[in-house]
Amino acid sequence: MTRPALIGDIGGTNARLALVTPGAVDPHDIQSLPCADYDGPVSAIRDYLTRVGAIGARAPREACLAFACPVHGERVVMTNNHWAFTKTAVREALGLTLFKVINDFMAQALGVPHVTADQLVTVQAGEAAPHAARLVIGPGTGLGVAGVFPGRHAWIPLPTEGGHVTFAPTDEREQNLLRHFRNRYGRISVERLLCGQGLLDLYLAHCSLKGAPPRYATPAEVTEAAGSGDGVARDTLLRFLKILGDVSGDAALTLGARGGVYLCGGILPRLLDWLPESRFLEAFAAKGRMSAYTGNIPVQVVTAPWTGLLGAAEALHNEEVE
Ligand SMILES: Nc1ncnc2c1ncn2[C@@H]1O[C@H](COP(=O)(O)OP(=O)(O)OP(=O)(O)O)[C@@H](O)[C@H]1O
Repeated sequence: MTRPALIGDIGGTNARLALVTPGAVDPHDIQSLPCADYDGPVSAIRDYLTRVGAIGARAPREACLAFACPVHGERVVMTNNHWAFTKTAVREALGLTLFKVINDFMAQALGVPHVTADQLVTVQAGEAAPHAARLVIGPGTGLGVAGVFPGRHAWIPLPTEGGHVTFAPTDEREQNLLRHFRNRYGRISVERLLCGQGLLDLYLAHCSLKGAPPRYATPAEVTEAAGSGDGVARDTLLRFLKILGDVSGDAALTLGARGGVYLCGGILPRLLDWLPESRFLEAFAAKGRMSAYTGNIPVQVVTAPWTGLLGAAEALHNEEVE
């Protein structure tokens, strides 16, 4: 009997765990466990393995886990929950012979080449250059930006800190927004605006600029209110998508992402109906002399719920990933 390998995509709130046949990327026995219920990855994984019967002769000897925090050191401390561990302790406790720990956005990037066409929604058709880099960009709790490049033997991930580049306004409204945020925070990164909290902050800034009393307190409420015809919430959402278009186009230029742009993360699949109405594509392509270049790059929204697990499975035996 072949032992399955263990893969995981672990965020601040949930640990998504699954098994995979070594060499394959399709996860099975997927379960999402609340991180708050466990004192760390070992107890969560032991519970998971018992639940799915992957114990004894079926206990995994290989694992790749993606975490939503920096992972280069031996000691990993999660940013948004109480988990902290050393890689050696996890490897030994689980009896693993191969153990890889990667960042969760690296997992998103490595998962993108394995997402099937029915889980992609086309925003701009364009023409993909098969040997060029692909850009993976995703507003969620933060703004992840990464590349993935088709190497000769394996997909090569290109992690970046592109969420932290400086916000560049392109019209008067954005000049006013920049002034508003600069008074509060000083320098403004694009992540400050393009994440869940950023959507809410953009809404509050719009209220302040328009002299309207704020009525909503979470990003989801802003989205819902925009759908019910609230003018300020609607302007906020359309502006969020327009700025995402600017930033995605800039990142595509920087990376040379003629292989395609993939919009991922938890927020975009909820805004699919708003994309055509927004100026996302206009902003994505409006790059002066390079407008024909960006205008020809395929842009798609990734709606696959387990992209990070696909990426962890890809990373397990990918020699480009340590
Ligand atoms: N309907 C919505 N509209 C806009 N933003 C939303 C909506 N629902 C949730 N959000 C925001 O999306 C963000 C979470 O994004 P996402 O689902 O990508 O999580 P994540 O960054 O992958 O974290 P984790 O891995 O812990 O789940 C939060 O800031 C949340 O407030």
